[in-house]
Amino acid sequence: MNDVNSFPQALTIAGTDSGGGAGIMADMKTMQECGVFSTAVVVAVTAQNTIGVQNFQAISPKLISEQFASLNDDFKIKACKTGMLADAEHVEVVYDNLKKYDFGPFVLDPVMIAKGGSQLLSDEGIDAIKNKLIKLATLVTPNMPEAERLIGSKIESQSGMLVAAKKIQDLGAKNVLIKGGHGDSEMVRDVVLLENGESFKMSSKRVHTIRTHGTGDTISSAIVSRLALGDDMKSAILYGKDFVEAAIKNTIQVGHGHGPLNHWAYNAEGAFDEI
Ligand SMILES: Nc1ncnc2c1ncn2[C@@H]1O[C@H](COP(=O)(O)OP(=O)(O)O)[C@@H](O)[C@H]1O
Ligand SMILES: Cc1ncc(COP(=O)(O)O)c(N)n1
Repeated sequence: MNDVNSFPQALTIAGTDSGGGAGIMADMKTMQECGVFSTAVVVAVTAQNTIGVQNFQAISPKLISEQFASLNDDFKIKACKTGMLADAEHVEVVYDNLKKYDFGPFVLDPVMIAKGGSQLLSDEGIDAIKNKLIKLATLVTPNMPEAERLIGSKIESQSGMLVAAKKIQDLGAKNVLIKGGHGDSEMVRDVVLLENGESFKMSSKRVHTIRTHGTGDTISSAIVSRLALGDDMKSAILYGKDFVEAAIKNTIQVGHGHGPLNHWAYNAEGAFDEI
């Protein structure tokens, strides 16, 4: 008999972005381009564009659990990620469901504040991630401000990034990727600490653009996709970096503010030169 679930499937558990550039929309576009079937548990709905987040409302915990159950009843999820989780109550319900179901390796993107400055996770929600959800994470992917918030101190240097990664690993995540997109240095440097103690950095030239909406969602979704396809963690992270770099470099002109990335670019580099 044919295995009805042989096609690779991944899951994003996050908030929507009506502007299409971040959150679940960025996740699903990325997964599509990476060749996996994408599914979604909606935790919150935002009224958002490239200029900012105008409003958001979280979904009831009951309906969130029902979405998890629907997926579990019908799909074979090979890897999953979280993004915007709104507040502590929602972090808790996601934790309970991830404990209940086996959805494969779990990438925790601890989304706290949008590029436009809006807070997408309450302080209590941050504590719930730090004290609870992070313990389930196969990989956690904070940006610099998020990493500083998780360890409770400033990160001043690149060696400081590795020390921070170790502290974050000590919170319970198996693997850690600290993303270095924030700031204005000529080179962008991300630092990775793997479960086996191996560490490495990923450097690239900074693209001077404000069109960086959804960079974190995109790299974590590319990583999840590769994990769903069976890659080991290091290969999946290296792929994610290449994917997001192409998506940032090949700018598309959409919106008046922090514009979205080009999710086609990795598979079609060169095709956007004339646009
Ligand atoms: N201007 C940029 N030029 C090149 N790479 C970038 C730029 N901004 C972010 N990145 C890369 O995008 C990925 C996401 O990083 P970051 O923007 O720090 O995350 P977040 O969206 O969570 O704040 C990282 O791999 C980072 O190095
Ligand atoms: C629903 C949702 N999830 C995540 C982000 C973070 O993305 P960014 O930091 O690029 O604004 C966002 N703005 N909206």
